[in-house]
Amino acid sequence: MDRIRVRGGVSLQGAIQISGSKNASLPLMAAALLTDQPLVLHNVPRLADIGTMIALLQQHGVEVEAAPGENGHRHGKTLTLNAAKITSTTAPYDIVRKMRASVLVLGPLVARCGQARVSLPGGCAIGTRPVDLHIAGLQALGATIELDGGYMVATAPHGLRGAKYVFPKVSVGATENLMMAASIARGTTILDNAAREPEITDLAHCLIAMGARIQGVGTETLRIDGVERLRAATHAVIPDRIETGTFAMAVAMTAGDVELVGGRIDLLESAIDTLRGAGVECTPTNAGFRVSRRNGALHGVDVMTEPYPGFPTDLQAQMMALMCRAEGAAMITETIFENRFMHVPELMRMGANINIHGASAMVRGVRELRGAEVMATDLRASVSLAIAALAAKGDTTLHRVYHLDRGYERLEEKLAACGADIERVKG
Ligand SMILES: CC(=O)N[C@H]1[C@@H](OP(=O)(O)OP(=O)(O)OC[C@H]2O[C@@H](n3ccc(=O)[nH]c3=O)[C@H](O)[C@@H]2O)O[C@H](CO)[C@@H](O)[C@@H]1O
Ligand SMILES: C=C(OP(=O)(O)O)C(=O)O
Repeated sequence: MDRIRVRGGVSLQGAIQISGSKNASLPLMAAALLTDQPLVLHNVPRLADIGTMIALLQQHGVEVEAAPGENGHRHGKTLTLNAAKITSTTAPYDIVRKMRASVLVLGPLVARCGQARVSLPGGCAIGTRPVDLHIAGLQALGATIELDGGYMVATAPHGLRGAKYVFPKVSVGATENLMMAASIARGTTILDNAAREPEITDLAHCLIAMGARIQGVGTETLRIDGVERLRAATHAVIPDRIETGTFAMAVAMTAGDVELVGGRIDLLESAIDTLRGAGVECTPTNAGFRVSRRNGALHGVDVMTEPYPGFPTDLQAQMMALMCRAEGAAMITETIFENRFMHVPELMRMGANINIHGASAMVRGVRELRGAEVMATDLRASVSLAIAALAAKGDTTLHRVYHLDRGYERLEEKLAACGADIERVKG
């Protein structure tokens, strides 16, 4: 297994190109199942999860062509997805267990084919991650869903019909599944207490380009008037706001000065406000925005993760790494997932001072972090350790970087281009 070695102490300088969003690309790719016409996606990031979704769609019979980036999205990849013929409505366990977002094929398959057999995804390091809201929402649209041998077996022989569904709790994936299914259901669907993440807005914009009729985009109440069929469309994936926030925190950690090209402050305002409160400057530029902390003090700031537009849970681990070197203390509270502090013991092995109290972690800044052998446990924990390593004294070796490769495109290359002493050690 590959490892990443980092020698800390370099202040990052220069520019980093932000890739397309993983969490927007995955539902957008699943949306191809809704139509027999081609869907062209620009600016798709080159990530392990994208490869997994391509494999999943191909075994459903979707033709997927990948071309170098074009139309100004030279760094991304252009995918052409064509679900003219769906040859299987089964999403097998051996693929689904690798990536929870596989569950996003459930709604489109039931809506398009009247049936689907999708493996339960199972949990992951950060939590049990149930899919009960996906199931309840599709049942509200008229699907019958039973559990059989670890699979969700869904049928809707007469197709789905519009309905009102109020989410008992905010769920990004369930909102995406239901919005896609409702787009070709008969009649009108109202989704209340829907998630409002920018990736959902991006999916809605793509569905509308495909001919879907969706109102209330960006709000917690979505109205979807189902249409007979969707048409071909071309869509450019939004920049990855979590990658953007991750690199902003890496730059702040090293008292650097870097332009995040393609980064959009408007997609992560809560995180940017938090960084500014900690003493990090974020200044819009023509190409994105510039992050700098020229030796100014880093202040401890409290963070509580919340559904959008609150502070993103996917940036919690990275912010914790940053706060390990702040002056003062920071109380970091994780309200979305029940086990998203796996990075804490590894950060403490690097000299961090962190105390966990239930869903909160009290971080007290220390004068120095020290390099160590550390192990990645999940996607965002892994990059949190990389951020800590950039400011640590001495060498850090990060193990199990396959977690990192799920959600970051060429991380070590992007950081090395800004001066970081970092390399991937093939294993
Ligand atoms: C591919 C993708 O876009 N992944 C993101 C998506 O994950 P995902 O869509 O899985 O996250 P959800 O918003 O659904 O989960 C939020 C909370 O709701 C719970 N829940 C979810 C579904 C359900 O049926 N029942 C239930 O109880 C989850 O366990 C979690 O505690 O949103 C998360 C929260 O912003 C992000 O951290 C993930 O990066
Ligand atoms: C939790 C994440 O992704 P996933 O939902 O695919 O596990 C993430 O992107 O931080």
